[in-house]
Amino acid sequence: DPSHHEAYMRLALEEAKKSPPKPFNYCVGAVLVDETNGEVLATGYTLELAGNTHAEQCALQKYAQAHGLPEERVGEVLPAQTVIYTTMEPCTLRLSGNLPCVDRIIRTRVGAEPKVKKVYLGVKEPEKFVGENRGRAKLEGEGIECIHVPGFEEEILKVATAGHEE
Ligand SMILES: Nc1nc(=O)c(N)c(NC[C@H](O)[C@H](O)[C@H](O)COP(=O)(O)O)[nH]1
Ligand SMILES: [Zn+2]
Repeated sequence: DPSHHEAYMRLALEEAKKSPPKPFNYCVGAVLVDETNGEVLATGYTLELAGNTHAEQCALQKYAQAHGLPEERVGEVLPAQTVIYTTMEPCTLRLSGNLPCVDRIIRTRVGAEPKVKKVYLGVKEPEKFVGENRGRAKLEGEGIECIHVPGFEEEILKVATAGHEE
């Protein structure tokens, strides 16, 4: 039901609006959802948590911490049908050199399957900082479906680049 996807992407966009605008990254919002029952597991926005954190990273870290675990072990407690809605596609390379979100999503794997099964994204990453983001190919290669939720592109990019020079 596409209207559900739009509701979750709208929620992710509301989260992105909370992010402090910066010139060298994007203001992004993310929502972790249990697709079996529609429950929102966690939300996140760029720089929400201490350190140079990304939206997807914050959502994963908050859910892990709510279960007494560090972010790298979040796969142990995520529901089997977890999906993530993110206003901008997960990064595969970061100027800071921090672990990209594609890798954080892939490492939710427990056994054969990643726990995050699908990534719903509002826009592809512009090629401003790191050239073409080939994250979707990497995720699909790991069996993680990437689905574009259309209709929010203009608003997402306006929020994402709020801190950039005109
Ligand atoms: N999907 C996504 N979620 C975010 O929360 C965020 N900030 C970006 N931004 C991607 C951009 O490529 C990196 O922000 C720059 O490459 C700078 O890298 P750092 O963020 O300093 O590690 N992308
Ligand atoms: Zn990222």
